[in-house]
Amino acid sequence: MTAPLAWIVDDDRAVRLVLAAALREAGFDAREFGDAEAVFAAFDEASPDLLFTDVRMTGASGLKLLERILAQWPRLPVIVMSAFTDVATTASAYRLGAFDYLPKPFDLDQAVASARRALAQHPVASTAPLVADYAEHELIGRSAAMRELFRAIGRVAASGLGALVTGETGTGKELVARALHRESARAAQPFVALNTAAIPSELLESELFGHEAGAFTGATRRHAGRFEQAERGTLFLDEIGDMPLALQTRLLRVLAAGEFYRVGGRELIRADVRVLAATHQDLDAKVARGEFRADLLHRLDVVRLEVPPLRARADDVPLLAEHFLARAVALAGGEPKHFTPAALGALRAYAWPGNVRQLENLCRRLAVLAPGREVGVGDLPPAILDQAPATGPAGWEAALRHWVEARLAEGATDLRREANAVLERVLIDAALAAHGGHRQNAARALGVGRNTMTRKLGSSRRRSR
Ligand SMILES: Nc1ncnc2c1ncn2[C@@H]1O[C@H](COP(=O)(O)OP(=O)(O)OP(=O)(O)O)[C@@H](O)[C@H]1O
Repeated sequence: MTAPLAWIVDDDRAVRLVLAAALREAGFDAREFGDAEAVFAAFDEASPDLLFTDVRMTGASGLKLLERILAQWPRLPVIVMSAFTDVATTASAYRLGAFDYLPKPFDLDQAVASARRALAQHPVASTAPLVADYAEHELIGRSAAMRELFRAIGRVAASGLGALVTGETGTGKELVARALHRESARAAQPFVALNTAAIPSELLESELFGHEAGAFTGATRRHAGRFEQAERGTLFLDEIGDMPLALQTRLLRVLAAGEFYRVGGRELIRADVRVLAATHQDLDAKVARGEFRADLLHRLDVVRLEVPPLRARADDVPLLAEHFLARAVALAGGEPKHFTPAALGALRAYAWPGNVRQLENLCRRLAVLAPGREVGVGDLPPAILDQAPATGPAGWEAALRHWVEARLAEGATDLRREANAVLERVLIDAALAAHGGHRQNAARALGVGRNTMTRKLGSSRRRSR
């Protein structure tokens, strides 16, 4: 068996030497790099099983390196080393997806132990640039928002309680429901999904509860409904907000009593089914308008899991994009393709109104249509480029985030004051320009008093001088 290969990136030669020696002694192969660019060059011909990197190097900072590396090799365990153990750097490192964080000076045993743990958790060829080794229906994500969701799924799944999964269209609500099922005691039993909106309302009742032969015209045979099919398993009702009121009443009764009749049937059937529901609509508003039963909402809504829109987890975009592209290319049987870093940047900055489904569809198209092995900015549809990066709240947020990350990587402190000053200056300048320099009107547009405006104007002028 070949020894696992660790790469070490640090501009401090002494650190590289002692760490490499300790790793070799522990049975690793080690290769040393003085800067981030050398690492990228080397990635073209080889790939490690894990990577140690410093975060304050000359050239590309370690955090930038981490971001770039994980965009391309999302499964590579990266151990970040830093003499600056401020919370912001540590948090950024973990948020970007670092496996571990070692404050310098570190104990060599500690570093070796961390390397061993990394290998134990990533036993496969972790640096394959994202092959389709995710199980079908696996929820992919490493952003803070998704990790929070994974934790919630873990807690809720075991409880066996019903849950309402909310989120915009295409965010992955069905995958969340599947994960809840997979992690529950019912995992060996069926997972049955029904999209309430996709079935004509007159057929919905029999679809859910089944029917007896002769129950209605065309019902020639007995039919088991989704409740029966899901017996001892999980029934996922998608787009629950579109369920007609009469059926809501019936569903509520079934949930309360745990039993039901097939349409046209006399036999009472027990339902041992965990019901999960999903909606992209505001059910509380529907209740207020009398379109959804409050008591049904309460019953479904024992636990609520909110799936964040893709624009709120831009960190997941490169990972998902590479995953979908690799999968689509594999299905089409072509040569592997990758996004260039600039293309990934543009995808990150886009607002994705259709969320993950839209990204997945785009990757399917690119797998077939993009001519080269590298999918660049020029291959992306104009709508995506138009939005990157400065327009729309998402573009603005993305730009702000980049700025914050860059300042954090530079070791900034007191960032909030710095950001607030910039925000205020931009607001005031733009409002004054839009109102021809008229302070009172500009103040009204911003929703601040005129005195506040004058004061802010003074301080922002002073600061920008
Ligand atoms: N985190 C994720 N990782 C991998 N694939 C995902 C993820 N989220 C969504 N997808 C994929 O995106 C597509 C849409 O997901 P899904 O059907 O679960 O969304 P939804 O929120 O239920 O959509 P709708 O509201 O339209 O029913 C699916 O093909 C799904 O596999």
